[in-house]
Amino acid sequence: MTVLSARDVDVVYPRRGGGPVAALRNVSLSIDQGEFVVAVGASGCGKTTLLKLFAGFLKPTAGSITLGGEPVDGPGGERGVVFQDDALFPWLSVRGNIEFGPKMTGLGAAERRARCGRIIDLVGLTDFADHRIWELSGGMRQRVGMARALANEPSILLMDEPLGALDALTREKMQELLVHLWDRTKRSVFLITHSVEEAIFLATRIVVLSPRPGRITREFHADFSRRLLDGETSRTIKSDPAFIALREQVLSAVLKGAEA
Ligand SMILES: Nc1ncnc2c1ncn2[C@@H]1O[C@H](COP(=O)(O)OP(=O)(O)OP(=O)(O)O)[C@@H](O)[C@H]1O
Repeated sequence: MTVLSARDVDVVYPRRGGGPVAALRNVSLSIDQGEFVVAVGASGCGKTTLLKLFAGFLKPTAGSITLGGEPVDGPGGERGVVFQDDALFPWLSVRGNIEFGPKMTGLGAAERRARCGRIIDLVGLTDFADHRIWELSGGMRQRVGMARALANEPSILLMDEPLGALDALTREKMQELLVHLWDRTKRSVFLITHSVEEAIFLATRIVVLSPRPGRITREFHADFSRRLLDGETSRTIKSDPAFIALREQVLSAVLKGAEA
């Protein structure tokens, strides 16, 4: 079943003092229930633009975006959004940040507590639930961002470079957490990354965009995250010849697109 879909989408940004910028051209992408779709491509190829369309922050110049078959008319709680520099509320605790969304939608206090408690547990922040945001490391903050996005029980998570600012070790731990979150919550995911290795590790499907105007030039299927869930370590998976071969294929598709 398709959760979120872009059909024949064009985005042209008007630009003050210059010509219009064609950011996306004729992009069609459907994300099915339970899929983990990762978009890669050179800087400026329109990845964030596509995510903003899905989130409802932006309207396409042509084409359509649908959620569960209905036209997307703006942002909504069925789509949880996570950015690299998440704007958490520094004056609230971890729990306060995560409960904020459900509180705004009118969920009762007891149910809110219970739901958010489960999510806090899922992202491994139980011991930090009453900490303030400024007391947390970068990785922990991103965990709060993910928990906050999950708190409204969205059908899909939209993530723009969520791990981009983290050091290598924390990043790998967070990749593992993402795979487990995806498996445990059974949500669909659309994620943008600059790291081809990260894309292959996380994704069930990788889409490659070419730059300006962005078009989807290649798609690849992967299932390396299944091996993590089956108990293999990230290191073993990432050094497997099959993983390295796919990494080279995707990388060359990205580079080819960038030259086009
Ligand atoms: N609000 C805007 N007004 C004008 N041009 C814009 C606007 N937002 C994005 N663009 C341009 O549209 C193109 C696509 O931008 P977008 O941010 O979607 O790319 P991206 O692939 O996410 O880039 P990056 O990987 O560097 O984050 C770029 O050339 C960018 O400069």
